[in-house]
Amino acid sequence: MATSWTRLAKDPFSVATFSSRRSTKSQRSVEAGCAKPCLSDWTQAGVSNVTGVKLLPLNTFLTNAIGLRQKLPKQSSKRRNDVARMAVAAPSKPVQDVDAPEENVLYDAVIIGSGMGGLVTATQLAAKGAKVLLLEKYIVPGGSAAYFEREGYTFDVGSSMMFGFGDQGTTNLLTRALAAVGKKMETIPDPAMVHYHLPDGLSVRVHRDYEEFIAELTSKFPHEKEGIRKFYDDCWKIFNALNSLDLKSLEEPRYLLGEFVKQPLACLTLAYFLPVNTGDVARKYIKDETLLRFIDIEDYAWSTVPASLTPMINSGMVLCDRHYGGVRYPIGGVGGIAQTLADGLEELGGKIAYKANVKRILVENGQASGVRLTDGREYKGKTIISNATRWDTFEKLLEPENMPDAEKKFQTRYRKSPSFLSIHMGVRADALPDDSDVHHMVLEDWSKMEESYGTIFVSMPTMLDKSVAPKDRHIVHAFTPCWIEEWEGLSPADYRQKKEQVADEIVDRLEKGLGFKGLRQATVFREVGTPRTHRKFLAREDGTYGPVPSRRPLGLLGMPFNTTALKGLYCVGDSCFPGQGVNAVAFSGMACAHRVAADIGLEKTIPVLDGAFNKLLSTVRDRV
Ligand SMILES: NC(=O)c1ccc[n+]([C@@H]2O[C@H](COP(=O)([O-])OP(=O)(O)OC[C@H]3O[C@@H](n4cnc5c(N)ncnc54)[C@H](O)[C@@H]3O)[C@@H](O)[C@H]2O)c1
Ligand SMILES: CC(C)=CCC/C(C)=C/C=C/C(C)=C/C=C/C(C)=C/C=C/C=C(C)/C=C/C=C(C)/C=C/C=C(\C)CCC=C(C)C
Repeated sequence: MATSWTRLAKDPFSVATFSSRRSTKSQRSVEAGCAKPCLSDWTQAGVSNVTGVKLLPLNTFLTNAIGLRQKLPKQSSKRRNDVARMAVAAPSKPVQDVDAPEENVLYDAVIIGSGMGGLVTATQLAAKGAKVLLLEKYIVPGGSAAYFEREGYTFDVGSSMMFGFGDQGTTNLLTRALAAVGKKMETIPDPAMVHYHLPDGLSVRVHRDYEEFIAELTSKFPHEKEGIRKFYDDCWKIFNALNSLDLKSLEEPRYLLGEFVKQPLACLTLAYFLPVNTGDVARKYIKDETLLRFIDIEDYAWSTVPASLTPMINSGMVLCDRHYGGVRYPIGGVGGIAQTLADGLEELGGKIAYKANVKRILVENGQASGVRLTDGREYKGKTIISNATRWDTFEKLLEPENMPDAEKKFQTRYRKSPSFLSIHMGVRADALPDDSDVHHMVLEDWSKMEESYGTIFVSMPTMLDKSVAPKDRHIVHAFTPCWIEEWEGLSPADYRQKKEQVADEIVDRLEKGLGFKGLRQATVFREVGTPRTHRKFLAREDGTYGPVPSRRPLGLLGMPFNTTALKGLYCVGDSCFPGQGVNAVAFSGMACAHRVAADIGLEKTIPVLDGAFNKLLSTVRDRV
């Protein structure tokens, strides 16, 4: 695919060459079966960004400077040279983007973070004509859905399972987000969403074809034929309702009323399911305890909580989009989505600044009015939109003592989900069956599903797209939930040793669970990330995957929307309605852009109704 994204990913000087020397050493060490440096060595070395270059050996520092220089988007070669010179000349100071956005401009929206939530908000607003500035702390866009390169591999930082890429209906939010900036990506359909390898030899493949999946599941639980059909039929009711609406902000009454008039049945269906949890629906139709556990893992696979804590609306989206046509892999890797959106944003006149670490949200007269970066630069906006988690936004970017009551309430209702241990492997292709599924989940003991390292998730994107690895190699990305506490307080040597030990144990389990005998032997590249890595590079408190309910929720009803109690401040991303997932945060981005556009006069609204409706909405939701 000849997009600028694939060229970027293949650029030999791109950011991943940062550690190409390290990787060569890593490869030798893997072959020798010993500990090796990895992503999180940066964390170990205390190198937070280029500010810390004085801590690095000169050769590494120069490689970094070149890598950064090549990665800054759309710069003239003079400017790139300037950046590299600045980096070399003043290593103890932050390297500033010499083409930095102007400080004395009033933007319509200043957006903190270029995760998929931030990017979709930015592109939607730019497409509506808003003057947008997107500030990203890291050096590439995408956050949890970004990429990194090593030795010819393009690794997806997070999962490689992308929903929302269908070409019909309205729930194909990634397709639509790209189209809003005049872009389209080539994608390959996943033939199966996932292959589950569960206790007592229970093996279930979630075929793309719905009837094939239902037939396979029914063959394992013939006595629950009716219950299975009824449960998944309820999911379809939700999906079909969502897929008929124009998906925008539920905080904007003019739009909401319009949808109720156009699609009353769909809206009433969604209103009915809004406070419902998946576990309750499953228990209504299904009695078999093992099948109920299967429904649990169907949700846990993407929500990291069992069905009793997963909103039914989200299950409707995920458990149907996979059969409807939405689960597809973008050729060249997941990171291409963010890069393509970022290109589109710039083409529409929006600005993105990388290495722009927001330290403070500025408040004037009780209203968010701008941001200050760690290097002192300040940017003003009519609206400020945070794509950082709510914990980071309200405890770090704002003074925690000024935390609004609504946020205190959020923190009692929702807690941080665990983070992940991620093992990115390059594996000799002859060691894996050619017809393996792309995604697998391995669980040996039901009672351990939610424990650290209990469930192993595996994605092998090269089963679909060989362009992301060197010839005759596969990517095997194994990841498993775990908590940051287990990785704190270790010496650098202990930290490395623990990573390798835990990774070896996971690989051994995969050899058994997936029948991939010799996986460890066939691994020619391996790099392990921990919750500390996620905290560091994704700027997410404790490396969390996102918020999960701390007690039984009322479905999605308690999940905050995009506006906040601080005037002018909006949140977007997975700590907003409807939660985790690229397609979910894409919805959050579209909703946020719609609400912001209405507030700055770029979208029609009914001001009298607006205030009253939102007051009523927050009163109802406060009581949930
Ligand atoms: N298969 C999938 O659906 C899949 C795959 C990968 C990721 N994901 C999802 O993506 C979701 C996360 O998306 P998101 O949009 O909420 O956010 P994100 O965490 O991915 O991105 C947030 C961005 O904000 C930046 N940032 C944070 N604090 C900052 C600061 N102070 N200054 C400047 N930049 C700052 C970070 O560097 C990051 O790039 C997760 O829920 C995860 O489930 C899903
Ligand atoms: C008044 C009011 C408020 C209301 C009324 C009623 C109505 C109208 C309503 C409406 C609603 C709506 C619109 C809603 C919406 C929703 C949505 C969009 C949702 C979405 C969702 C999504 C999701 C959740 C997704 C997710 C995904 C994910 C997370 C994924 C992940 C993955 C992974 C992790 C991977 C795995 C792997 C393996 C297994 C290997």
